[in-house]
Amino acid sequence: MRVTALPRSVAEMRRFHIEPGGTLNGTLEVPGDKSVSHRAIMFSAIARGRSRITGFLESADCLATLGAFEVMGVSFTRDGGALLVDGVGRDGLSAPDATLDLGNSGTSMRLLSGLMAGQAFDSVLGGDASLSRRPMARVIDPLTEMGARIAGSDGQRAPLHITGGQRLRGIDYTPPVASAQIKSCVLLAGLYAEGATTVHEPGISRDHTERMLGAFGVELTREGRALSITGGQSLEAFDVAVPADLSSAAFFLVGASIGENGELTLTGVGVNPTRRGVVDILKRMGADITLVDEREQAGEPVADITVRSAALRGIDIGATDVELAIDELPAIFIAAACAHGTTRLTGAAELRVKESDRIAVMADGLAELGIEVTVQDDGLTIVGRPEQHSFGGGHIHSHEDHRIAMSFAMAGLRASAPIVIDDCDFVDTSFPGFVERARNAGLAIESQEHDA
Ligand SMILES: O=C(O)C1=C[C@@H](OP(=O)(O)O)[C@@H](O)[C@H](O)C1
Ligand SMILES: C=C(OP(=O)(O)O)C(=O)O
Repeated sequence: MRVTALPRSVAEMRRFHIEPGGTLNGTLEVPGDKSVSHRAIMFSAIARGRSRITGFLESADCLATLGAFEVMGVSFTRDGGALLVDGVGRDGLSAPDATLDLGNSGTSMRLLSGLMAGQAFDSVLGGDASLSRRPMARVIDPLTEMGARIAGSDGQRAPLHITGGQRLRGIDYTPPVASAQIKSCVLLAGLYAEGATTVHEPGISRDHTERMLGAFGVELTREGRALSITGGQSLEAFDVAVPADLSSAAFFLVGASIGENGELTLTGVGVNPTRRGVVDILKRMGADITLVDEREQAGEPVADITVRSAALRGIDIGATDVELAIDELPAIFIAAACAHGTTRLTGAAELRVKESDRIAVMADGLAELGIEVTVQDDGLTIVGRPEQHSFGGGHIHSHEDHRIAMSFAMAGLRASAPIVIDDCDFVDTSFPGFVERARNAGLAIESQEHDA
């Protein structure tokens, strides 16, 4: 299988041009969940036997994970819309002959660092400029405590050089922040460690790793906020049906809420309680959102979601909301800018270390479109403009961050003039086909080539 190239050189980036107005209507299926797709590839690759993945997200981030395992000798085959993975077993990966290029993907790098720490061979994990700026001490520190040999540039950035063949020992670890990536990294290293490894979660983080490791036959125990895994366990093949990604659906939940006379149904969306904060936050703001036909799909809760236009109001968003909606906050800021009253966000310092500094970049973009916004270290305050044209037109820099680009695209629905968004190639890291789906639903969006 060909691994799709990562976003093109900055010399020929795409930009979005959005004409003002419009409304979102109809029925829409967003692509597969990114977090679940990464884990489906990783766990099926180290399981014994053939797994079948349906609904796999063919985005640059997930293809980077897939590409890393291809380089380590795992074979992937297409079967209609499904992906067949011939797992090589927990100790069956082969040594990569080059740096594993994880592109823009924090999830790939942090989860793989735990897995690679337990292998018999050396590996180097690298990525693009954004990934090379992101903090990696949060995985280097616990892995080192387990006996791994892992070195980052400046001690805390990618590329990560991992020396294989170390004896890992189980640890009791409390991460400095609530993070599914740190938790998953330590649990995956724990699979290769002597004895038990326990992660004490300082807050809520998405639990896809725990759910899916269980489905692949690994025994994990949870007591309150403590999760334990015993080393030496094997994974058995499992068929994963990946739900549609709530983080991608979030742009449409906001768009349909703020546009006039919108009514949109998003089908088969993952609504895992550890990450469905966007639904609850938007509802608290007055959004008209209904979950229909709630069901379970391969161990993950799924529902169809119907959303209709509604008058929104500003609210306070605190640390627990942030944990449950970390990736959806940029979209929520667009909703807040259209709301009656002020929205105050606190406890969101983690937003500053994502693909971009999402507090600073969103604040700059909102100000460019005429919104009054004040920035704090761990959050921001947005004064809503509930009138028909909440936003003026303007030029937005996405800072090569997919979620920034897609969030501001939705602002077009309530703008008085066109909005242009630069550097949108990175939308393909999580949501290939965004432009077509947004246009079919009613957003007047074009994707254009431009010289950076
Ligand atoms: O584990 C995952 O799949 C993810 C965890 C989150 O990061 P943190 O764990 O760093 O909060 C989230 O922001 C990211 O998009 C995906
Ligand atoms: C933060 C994100 O992803 P990652 O950490 O995997 O780069 C995201 O998708 O918003």
